[in-house]
Amino acid sequence: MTTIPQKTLNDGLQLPAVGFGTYKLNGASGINSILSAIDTGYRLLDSAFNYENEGALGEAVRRSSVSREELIITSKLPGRHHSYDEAITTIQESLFRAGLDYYDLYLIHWPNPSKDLYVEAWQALIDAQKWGLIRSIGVCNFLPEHLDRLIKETGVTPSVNQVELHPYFSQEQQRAYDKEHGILTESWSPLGRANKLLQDPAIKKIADAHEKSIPQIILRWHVQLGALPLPKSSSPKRQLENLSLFDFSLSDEEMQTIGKLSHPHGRTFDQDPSRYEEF
Ligand SMILES: NC(=O)C1=CN([C@@H]2O[C@H](COP(=O)(O)OP(=O)(O)OC[C@H]3O[C@@H](n4cnc5c(N)ncnc54)[C@H](OP(=O)(O)O)[C@@H]3O)[C@@H](O)[C@H]2O)C=CC1
Ligand SMILES: O=C(O)C(=O)[C@@H](O)[C@H](O)C(=O)CO
Repeated sequence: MTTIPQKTLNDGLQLPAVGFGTYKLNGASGINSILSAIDTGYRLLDSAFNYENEGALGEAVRRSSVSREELIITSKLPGRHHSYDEAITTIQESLFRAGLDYYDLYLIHWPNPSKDLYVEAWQALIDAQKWGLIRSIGVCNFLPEHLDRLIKETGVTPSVNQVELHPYFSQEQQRAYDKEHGILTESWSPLGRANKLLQDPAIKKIADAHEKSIPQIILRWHVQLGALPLPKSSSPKRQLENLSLFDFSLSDEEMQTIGKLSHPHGRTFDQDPSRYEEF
């Protein structure tokens, strides 16, 4: 089985350098896909209250021969429950749905700035961590202005910021902010949700030179950037492919070639968190 290097968060929790995305993996087939991911060697599993698969995830964990303690299980607080009391109840409900006693990582899913309740939601995560419901707390889709407020108003810096990140939207400034503040950047849609990125000719050329696939080159690029990719796949074959990243490396020149593919309008679904909100 592939050995995955570890990364250490600002609160000491260790995460494997690649995780497994579970958006759209639901029901019995979702359980099978998540089970196969665990069997393949994934130890970091990324879910959310809004994916409606915390139950499937918990069931896969119970059916797996890997112990609960070896897994890093993530879920996320939806935008409609940012007020303090609702956030606490939702974290509890997330645990009940999964049948777990604790999450390793729990994230605010979107800042939803027009509602202006994300600091209240953050206070709920801080308290839930103190009560032992969550080991590590972080956010998704937070811009520097949102992170500045969390840190200034609560004194607690998130451990993780999970953002859209792939070669067409490389998040150079956000990654620099996160690094400066000791926040680990996780990459969502690291493969651009299998859009035209997977046919990109510049990446294909690099893939051919290494005798690797385009997804492997893209995921290796994430790892070398210092970001933690969360590729989703329903297929055991592609799950293994996406984890097999540690027997080769990209040169500085190859990293730069891929970096140059990024552009300001490169988001897959135009989800700019300063105006896009999810509930
Ligand atoms: N915090 C947030 O706001 C968000 C978080 N996320 C998280 O990030 C995870 C990953 O992002 P997601 O949007 O799912 O997209 P990904 O970039 O991971 O792409 C998933 C798609 O790529 C295909 N795929 C995966 N591996 C390969 C491969 N090796 N070759 C060819 N095709 C492949 C999958 O198909 P198949 O399954 O058939 O293999 C699927 O269609 C999510 O599952 C979720 O956990 C995602 C969006 C937003
Ligand atoms: O997958 C996630 O975490 C999301 O936030 C999704 O809702 C994603 O943004 C999406 O697919 C919206 O169409």
